[in-house]
Amino acid sequence: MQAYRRASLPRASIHRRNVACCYQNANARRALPIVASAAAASSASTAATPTAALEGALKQCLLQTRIDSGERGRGLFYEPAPGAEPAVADPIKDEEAMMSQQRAMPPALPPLLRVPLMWGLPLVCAPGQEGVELQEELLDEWQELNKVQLPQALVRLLLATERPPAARLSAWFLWATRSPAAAGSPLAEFAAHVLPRDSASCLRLIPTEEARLPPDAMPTLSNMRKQVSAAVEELQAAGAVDGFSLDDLWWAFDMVISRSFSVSVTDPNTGNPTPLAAYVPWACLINHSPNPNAVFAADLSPDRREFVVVPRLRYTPIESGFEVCISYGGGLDGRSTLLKYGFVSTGNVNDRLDLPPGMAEAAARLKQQAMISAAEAISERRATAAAEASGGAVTSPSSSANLTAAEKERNLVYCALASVLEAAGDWQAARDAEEAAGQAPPATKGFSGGPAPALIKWAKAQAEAYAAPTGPAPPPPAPDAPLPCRPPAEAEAPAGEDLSAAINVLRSERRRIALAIVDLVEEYRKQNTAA
Ligand SMILES: C[S@@+](CC[C@H](N)C(=O)[O-])C[C@H]1O[C@@H](n2cnc3c(N)ncnc32)[C@H](O)[C@@H]1O
Repeated sequence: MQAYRRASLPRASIHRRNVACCYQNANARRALPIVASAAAASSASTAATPTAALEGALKQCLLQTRIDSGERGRGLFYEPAPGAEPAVADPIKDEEAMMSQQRAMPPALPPLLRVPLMWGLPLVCAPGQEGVELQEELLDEWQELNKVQLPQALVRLLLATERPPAARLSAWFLWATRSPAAAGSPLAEFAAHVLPRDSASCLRLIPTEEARLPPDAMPTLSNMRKQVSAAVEELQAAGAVDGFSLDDLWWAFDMVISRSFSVSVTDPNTGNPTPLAAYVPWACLINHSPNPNAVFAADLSPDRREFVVVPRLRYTPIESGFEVCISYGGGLDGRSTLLKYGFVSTGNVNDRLDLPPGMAEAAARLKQQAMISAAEAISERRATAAAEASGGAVTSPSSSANLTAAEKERNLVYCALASVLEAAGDWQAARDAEEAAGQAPPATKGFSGGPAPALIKWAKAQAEAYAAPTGPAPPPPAPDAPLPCRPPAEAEAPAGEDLSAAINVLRSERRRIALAIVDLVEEYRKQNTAA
C-alpha cells in the first residue's frame, strides 16, 4: 500500500487531506467485499482478492459513499460522516440550468468522492498547440506518478489532439489496464478487480439479441459501430495498440463509451476553459439518473489535479443510504441509454413517441388552428384590458362569457392537443396549443373537431403495437419493479436476458405514453357522445 501511494499520489497536500478523510470513512472497509464479489461475478478472469493497494485507494476516494447494490445494479450510496449537514433543498427544474451547474466547478460542499486525476486518464480535447502543450505536461506527470513509460506510438496518438477523443482514450485505457508494463498502477488494479469484462452497451450484441432491439434503434447502433470500427482501424494503423486483440479493443471502447466523463476544466497555463475527457476509477461506478442528486467536476490546477463528485446544490437532500446518481447527459432518452449504456429507466421524462406521418399532418393542422385561436384570445384580452382601463363595460363580443359552445369546445381541443404534442416531444407546438387553450388542465376537458377519429385510430394502433409481445421476452415489469441492471448476483446471466429486460422497459414506457393518449381521446369520445 505504501509503494502504491508513493507511486501514484500527485501532490502531498492531496495526500494529507485525503488520508484524513478516508480514515473517517469507516464504510469504505465494509464496502470492499462488494467490489470483490461484483468483480468475481461479472468476470471469471478478474482477480478475486483485492489487493491492499486497492483497499487503500477505495478508502481514499470514497469519502461519504460506499459501494452497494440497488435498483440500478451496483453503484455508490450516500453514507455521510456522523453529524454531517445534509445538502439543502431547492429543486432546479430546468435541465439546462442543471447541466450548466454540472459544467461549473461546484462550490465547496463536502465531496462525496474525490479521485486524483492521475489515477485515471485525463485527455485534453482542445485542438491546437494549447491542447498539445497541456497534454504533454499531463502525460509526463502521469508517467512519472504511475512509474511507467508509454510506447512512443501511443504518445504520438495522445498528442494528436485533432483525433477523436474516444479513440485516443480507448487506446490509452487499453494499454493502462492490460499492458504488463502498467500492472500494479491504481487504474490497472481497479480494472482487474472492479470492472466487468463483458459489454454494458449494445455495441457488441450478437444477431439474435440485435433482432430484439426496437427497429428505430438499429440505424443509430450501426452508426456507433461504424465509428468504432473506423477508430479501431486507425489505432491499428498507427501502431498504438500493438499486441492487443480486436476483442480487447472493442472492450476498451465499450468501457470508455459507457464509463468516461466529459468535463470542462480551466487550463492552468492559459486560464482558458478546456474540454477534458477523463476515465476516472471509482467515479465510474456512479449510475445515471435523469434527475440526479450529484454533480461532478475536475480541477486541473497543479496543486490539485483531482476529480470530485458533490451533492447537487439546490436539490432535495440526499438521505443516508440513497444512491448517489449523476446525469450522463441532458435529454438522454431510453433509446440512447439502451444503446450506449445497456439500460433504460422507467419514467424517463425524455422518452417520446414519434408521430407517424398522418398524425403529424393532423397535428400541423391543429397547430395552425391553435395559433389562430391564440391570436383571438390575445386580442380579446387586450380589448378587455382597454375597456377596464377606460372604466367602461367589457363589451368585446368575443369575451369568454360570450363564447359560443362551439368556440369553447374548440378551446378544449387545444388543451387535449397540447398533451398529445407534449407526449410527442413537440414542445413549441404544445406551448402554442396550451396558450390557445388558456392553460386549462386537460383532464377536465373534452376533445372535438375533425382530427379526433384519426387520433383515436392512430393512438389505438400505437398502443396495440407496443402492447403486442414480440418473441420470448419476459413479462414487462410493473411500474415500480426494479430496473434492468446488473446486480452482482445476476451478473452471470446471459447478456440476452439483460437486453430483454431493458427492451421491455423501453417498450412499456412507449406503451404508457400511447395509452395516455388513448385515455385522452377516449375521454373526448365520451364527452362528445354525451353532447
Ligand atoms: C458508469 S457505469 C456505472 C457503474 C456500474 N453500475 C457498475 O456496476 O460498474 C455505467 C453502467 O452502469 C449501468 N447503469 C448506469 N445507470 C443505470 C441506471 N439508471 N439503470 C440501470 N443501469 C444503469 C449500465 O450498465 C451502464 O452501462
